[in-house]
Amino acid sequence: MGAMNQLETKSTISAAIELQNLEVKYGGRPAVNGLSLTVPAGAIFGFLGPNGAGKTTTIKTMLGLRKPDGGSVRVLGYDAVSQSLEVRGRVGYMSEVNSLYDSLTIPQHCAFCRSVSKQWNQGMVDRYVSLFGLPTNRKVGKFSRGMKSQLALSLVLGSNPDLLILDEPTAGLDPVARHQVLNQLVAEIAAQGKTIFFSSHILSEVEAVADWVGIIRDGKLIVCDELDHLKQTQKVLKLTYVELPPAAEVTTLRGLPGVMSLEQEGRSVRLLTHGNVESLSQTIQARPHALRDVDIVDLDLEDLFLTYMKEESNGR
Ligand SMILES: Nc1ncnc2c1ncn2[C@@H]1O[C@H](COP(=O)(O)OP(=O)(O)OP(=O)(O)O)[C@@H](O)[C@H]1O
Repeated sequence: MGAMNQLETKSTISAAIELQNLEVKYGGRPAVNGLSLTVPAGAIFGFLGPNGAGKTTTIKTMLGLRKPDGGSVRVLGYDAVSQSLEVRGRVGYMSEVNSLYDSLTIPQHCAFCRSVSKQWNQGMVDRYVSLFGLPTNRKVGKFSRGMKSQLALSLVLGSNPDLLILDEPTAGLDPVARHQVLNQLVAEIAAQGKTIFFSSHILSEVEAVADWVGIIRDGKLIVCDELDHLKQTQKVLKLTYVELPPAAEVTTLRGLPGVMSLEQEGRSVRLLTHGNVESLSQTIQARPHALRDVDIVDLDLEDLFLTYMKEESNGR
């Protein structure tokens, strides 16, 4: 794709990925079940969900590797089913199971990739190979798992993709390598205004680099939002009453607008709130039951994730 076309793509496409009512089944069992999701162009999007939630299946469908049983998938403006070649030509993909050749060295891998890539950037690969300190004269079969991940990532960057899709890119990497992979790579790609869509179970690293998050469970979307907005609008309000609050009061609290869930332990009540927590707190303090303590607690992404999982298990 020429530079002109790249500019056109960027100026006309506001969503890098758009899933509408996506359904994917394995032998009649839904793995993705009516998933609608929009990933804005230029986002660093963390795709989260417990084991078996449908993340890898969703990613495979985006890449045209699996056909949807219902709904639609558009990637960089192209239909992932009927225009899968266009999609694959513009998307860099790396999974935890990377496809490298044990008998080849790094320069031999580069020669192969260069021959099949439309917009190969050797300088980018060299920079990352050197950043990771990978040996260029050894066969890849002698590399550790982490070194293989680092090479796979360097090669994906060399293909100069408009969208980078990474399925658990830091699985198997030590903390230093994880930091290098995510921080360096995200800074690099984000500075170019490209989009990164990555799945991970390491929520602290997602929190450190992502600006958007989507959480799925049982193939369905639970939440999709800008991370800052999510953290601003979802907080915990901890109340400590002077005396045990009557059951009717607890029921009233549970029903107040902005209260998503409530847990009680004796005189302590913990509310997960949505929206303006300050005004909710004032409403509660104006009620007739005396409070000893009122605390507003920020949630980190791990807290939010665990809370969403709990809410869903309770059949909210
Ligand atoms: N090839 C397959 N054949 C049959 N069922 C499958 C296949 N691949 C995945 N599944 C099922 O589809 C569901 C979603 O799996 P998927 O691998 O997409 O989840 P995931 O969110 O990526 O999980 P993890 O975090 O464990 O990697 C699971 O119930 C899984 O058992």
